[in-house]
Amino acid sequence: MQKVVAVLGGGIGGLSACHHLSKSPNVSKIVLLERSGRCGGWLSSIRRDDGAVFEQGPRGVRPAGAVGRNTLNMVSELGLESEVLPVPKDHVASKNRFLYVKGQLHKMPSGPGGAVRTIPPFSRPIIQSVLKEILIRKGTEEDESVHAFVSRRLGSELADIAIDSLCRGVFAGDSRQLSVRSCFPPLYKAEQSRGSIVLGMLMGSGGGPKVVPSDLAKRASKESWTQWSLKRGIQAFPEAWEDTLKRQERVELHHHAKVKSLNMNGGGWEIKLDDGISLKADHVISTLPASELASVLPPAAQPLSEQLRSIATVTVAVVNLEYEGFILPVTGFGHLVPSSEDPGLLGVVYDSVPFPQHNRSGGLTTRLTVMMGGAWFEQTFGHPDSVTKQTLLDRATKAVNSHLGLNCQPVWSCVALLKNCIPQYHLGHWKRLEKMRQYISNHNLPLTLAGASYDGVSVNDVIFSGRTAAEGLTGKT
Ligand SMILES: Cc1cc2nc3c(=O)[nH]c(=O)nc-3n(C[C@H](O)[C@H](O)[C@H](O)COP(=O)(O)OP(=O)(O)OC[C@H]3O[C@@H](n4cnc5c(N)ncnc54)[C@H](O)[C@@H]3O)c2cc1C
Ligand SMILES: C=Cc1c2[nH]c(c1C)Cc1[nH]c(c(CCC(=O)O)c1C)Cc1[nH]c(c(C)c1CCC(=O)O)Cc1[nH]c(c(C)c1C=C)C2
Repeated sequence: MQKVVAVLGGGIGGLSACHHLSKSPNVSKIVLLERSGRCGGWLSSIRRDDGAVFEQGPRGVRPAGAVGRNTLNMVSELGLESEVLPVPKDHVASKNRFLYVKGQLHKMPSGPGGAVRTIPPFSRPIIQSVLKEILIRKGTEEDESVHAFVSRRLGSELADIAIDSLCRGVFAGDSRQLSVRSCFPPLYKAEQSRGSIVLGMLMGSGGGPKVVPSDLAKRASKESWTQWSLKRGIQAFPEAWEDTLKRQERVELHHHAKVKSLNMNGGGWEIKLDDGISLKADHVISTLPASELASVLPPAAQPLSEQLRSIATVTVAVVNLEYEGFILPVTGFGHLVPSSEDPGLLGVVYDSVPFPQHNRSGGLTTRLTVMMGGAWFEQTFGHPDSVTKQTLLDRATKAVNSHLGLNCQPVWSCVALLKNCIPQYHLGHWKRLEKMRQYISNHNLPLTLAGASYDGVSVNDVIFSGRTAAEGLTGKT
């Protein structure tokens, strides 16, 4: 029997689910329900009339691995090849990343040369920790915080500085709370299968999905790209996706369609929207943030809602700044700030280094993005509803001047408060996922969970989760 499938949420997870459902002959209708006036979710680019582009959410996507290839295959399918802005491996933005420690910028060690020398802020060569790591016994816990795992295997200095910063630069989160098993599965699997991160990386830990590369994905691998964006900004990706889906006969795309409640109806769902309209579907793929899904599920699904609510999120303040001229004392991707240095200031991205094409046309400018808050938002700024944009702007411009040793003011700025934008996979996240999926299966709920709340927060992971959800329902196409 052909099914009517409702996809909740029009972020990239929802768009991906719709796309793969639309390829199946077993689906008669796909209804995408998006609360806001556009699709794309956190993918949001500001395009100024003078040609400048500023990213409020993701700015670069990694091409590596099966999930990276899958995204590039989609870029090809949507006809966006000529729009791609690649950053190759030998680009300065790929080679240089910095840490701001004890009031100074330090280039993160990279390559074999960087591993054998003592490079501040570290007190000994990284190779020493790496060689010792091979001899450390395998842990016995089912899960561990990222910080505890790295302290145990590589020492507390790397955990306190490098890993603490990495968790802030990916999850805007606290490495002491985040789960290694869920946030960095390759590290966890390497220890499980080979007894060591180093051996796991050298020998491989097995498995992983297979994705046949498109010509674009082959080019990315041949030219060793480390990340890519699009000429009109990353938002051009969901825009092209939405345009393509709109042309499909079986796809109905609804903006301003906030899902208010889900109730079981026969073997399927009755979905009520905020504006009073209701519709029926045989199956629901939810790409809503977990706590939002919890708030629309029926009271009978309370055990599931409880688990969904326990997946926390953090709020990030994103401040885009534009300066006249080239003002940076160093060039590279940007710098991260460990929580011991300044908990509320996560890092600064030097956007005009990887993507100078996004500078305004004519004239030399520097574009930076300051990211603040995350797991430290409330302790730094108080409640997100009571902080002013001016406070955030002042904090960001002050940090830029002090970290980069400058004394200048931006000629343009934009402050965005992204409330609850990044899910946090805290200790035991894998167990919560197992319980939720078991509940859905035991109760025969026609419901699939996809999107950033569950199996990876990166653009690539989320797109792949939408595909997996669709194919799990319809079979591979
Ligand atoms: C500041 C920032 C920087 C990032 N940088 C990177 C990066 O450099 N690289 C990278 O790979 N990833 C990055 N990410 C992560 C990535 O962008 C996100 O994880 C991803 O976009 C999430 O997609 P999603 O579809 O799961 O969710 P969302 O984008 O949250 O989409 C969910 C959609 O559901 C809608 N919705 C919510 N409630 C309802 C409702 N009741 N009814 C109907 N619709 C509803 C929302 O309006 C939204 O459009 C970044 C994220 C942020 C916030
Ligand atoms: C300072 C805060 C943040 C910066 N970017 C993000 C935050 C919260 C969000 C983010 N960044 C990346 C991802 C995707 C991860 C993936 O698996 O693809 C997300 C959700 C990419 C990324 N950024 C940095 C690293 C080390 C990574 C991981 C992948 C990679 O190695 O490229 C570092 C980094 N992020 C930010 C800065 C200032 C910075 C380092 C200099 C901003």
